[in-house]
Amino acid sequence: MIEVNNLVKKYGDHTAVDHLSFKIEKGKIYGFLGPNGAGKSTTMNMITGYIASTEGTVTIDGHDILDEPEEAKKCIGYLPEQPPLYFDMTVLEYMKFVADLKKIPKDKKASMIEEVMDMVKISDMRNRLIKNLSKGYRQRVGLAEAIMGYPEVIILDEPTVGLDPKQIIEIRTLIKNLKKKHTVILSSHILSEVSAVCDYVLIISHGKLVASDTPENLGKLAEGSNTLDMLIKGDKTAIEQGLKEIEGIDTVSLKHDDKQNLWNVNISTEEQNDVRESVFYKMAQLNCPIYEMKSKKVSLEEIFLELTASDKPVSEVSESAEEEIHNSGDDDKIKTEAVEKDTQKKDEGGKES
Ligand SMILES: Nc1ncnc2c1ncn2[C@@H]1O[C@H](COP(=O)(O)OP(=O)(O)OP(=O)(O)O)[C@@H](O)[C@H]1O
Repeated sequence: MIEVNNLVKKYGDHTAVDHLSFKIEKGKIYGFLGPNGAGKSTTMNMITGYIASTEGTVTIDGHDILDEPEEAKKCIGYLPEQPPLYFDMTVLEYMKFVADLKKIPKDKKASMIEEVMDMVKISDMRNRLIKNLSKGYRQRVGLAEAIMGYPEVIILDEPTVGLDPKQIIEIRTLIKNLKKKHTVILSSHILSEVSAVCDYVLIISHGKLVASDTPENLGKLAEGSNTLDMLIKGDKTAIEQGLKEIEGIDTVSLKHDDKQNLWNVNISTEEQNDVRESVFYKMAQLNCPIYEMKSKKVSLEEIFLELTASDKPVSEVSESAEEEIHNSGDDDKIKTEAVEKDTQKKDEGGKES
């Protein structure tokens, strides 16, 4: 349906989108997930032909967006982050204007306008000037514009930004219903949003694709590992060796806590492996007292933060699995190896690019 190949966008020296490649299949909801400035809007603007790419191609239903813009754009409805609405028009006037722009045949125009207004629940506002609408209703008008003509692909840039919780639920339900007839791509910086709505998630960081999978698999990734943070007294090599002998431990990392003269030890395990007792007896056997032990589940949020904290794509990150990165929020360092190993596993299984 849509093929994005090695897409690059540079603004001067700054690379906003860095060799992105992926495929979008029919009839699914795809989510672009990434922190602010990750390159989501820039990517969407290139897919929809709003801006030209520096390098790479976008093909929609076999039509290159730059070589055959008219053919390619016919397949797309786009809701940009800030919908370009005419504030001095009423909702109905604007819908008629959009229908004309999209060359909806005269005999279908009135019924399609009614249908679309009904879908996004703006029929009651038909005679209200757009400038007098609330943010939520303006967003719906923008959505109606994207849906008008029932294009095969509907692209929505941060569709729920600035809406209240009730409006967010309504818009999400509407997006889910669109899936019946359309392919939907939406962007968001909110993890729970894409998990709730999307069939497939593409995580973007610093303009690069760092992971892509179903929310279920990303969820499994989060469920797949536990960490144990400990403070242990004793010889570094003895502690390290002892822990490595315990079955079920994937990674071990040690950092000296100079203040307490103890080792700050972090280990990761598969979720089903509870190694706390084994660690206790092993350290007792080695005369290395444990001062503190905290068991922690890696959350999906943490994985998202880790993936987007690094400016390397997963493939590169995996190569440097020994690297340690800061766990957000505290000074503990956690090994990314388990996460990366899982990401790699998942990447091999489900990556579309
Ligand atoms: N016209 C422009 N000129 C220069 N830099 C730009 C331009 N547009 C975007 N950028 C930069 O490109 C990067 C990606 O921006 P983009 O808007 O695509 O990110 P985003 O993921 O959509 O973020 P947000 O969620 O905040 O909208 C940012 O660093 C941004 O500052």
